[in-house]
Amino acid sequence: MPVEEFVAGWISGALGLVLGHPFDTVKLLGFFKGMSFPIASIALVNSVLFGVYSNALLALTATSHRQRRAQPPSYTHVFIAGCTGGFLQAYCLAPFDLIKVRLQNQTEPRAQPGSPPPRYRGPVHCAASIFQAEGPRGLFRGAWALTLRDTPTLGIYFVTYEWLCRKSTPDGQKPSSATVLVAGGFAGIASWVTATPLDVIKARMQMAGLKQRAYRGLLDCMVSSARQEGLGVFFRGLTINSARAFPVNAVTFLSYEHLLHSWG
Ligand SMILES: C[N+](C)(C)CCCC[C@H](N)C(=O)O
Repeated sequence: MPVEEFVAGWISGALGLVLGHPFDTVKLLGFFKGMSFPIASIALVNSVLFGVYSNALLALTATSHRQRRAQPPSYTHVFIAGCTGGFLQAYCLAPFDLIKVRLQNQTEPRAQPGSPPPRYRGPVHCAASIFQAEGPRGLFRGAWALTLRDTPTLGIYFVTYEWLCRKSTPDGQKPSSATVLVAGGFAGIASWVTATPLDVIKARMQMAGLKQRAYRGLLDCMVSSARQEGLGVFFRGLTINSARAFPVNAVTFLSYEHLLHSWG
């Protein structure tokens, strides 16, 4: 199994994340609060995404990433490979994403002398507390919603990227850096726009254990959120998600393509 794609995915995910983190944390006090934990986890998750995507395409079309510009795969194959990558990365992402959501929602002002300490002291303490209270399954709270969010939308991600690259590049040629940046940026936006409704539900389910707000399941969470807050609830965060998605994914794709190219 070719491994360059995993390594390139690892590095490019980390680079994209550095750009995106301030957007992720914009509602909070410190822009770069808790940067090292997402760097390590997103690098791993992005490596699974790009590695599985590329190897799934290899299995479907018998072409390696070197041959793919000359023999472009069909959009159906790109979509299936993207969904496969999305499905598998969701399981790797689930525990990290849960911890991220729990820590980012911990927005109480800094402890005054004498006030109770924050519930979670950091990512490791957060993971250990969830594990102790709920066992290993607790770390996968919201994983089902995350999988539903990511499987089709990462198919859309790679199809958008490929489509925009092919539209602006002569047949058989390598897309220019500017094309890769723009196509990667719009791929991120297309993916996040379609992922936002389930992103809202996912975060609610991940927070459910803490807020004494239990949902009977994904559907119950959707229905009760829509009933209480109207359909607009499914678009919460759409603007910030899209604003974040462009630079993050432009840099992710540009570094991914450059790394693979420079390794021959
Ligand atoms: C599927 N979903 C839209 C959730 C993510 C797609 C893009 C992945 C990228 N690491 C990023 O964080 O933007």
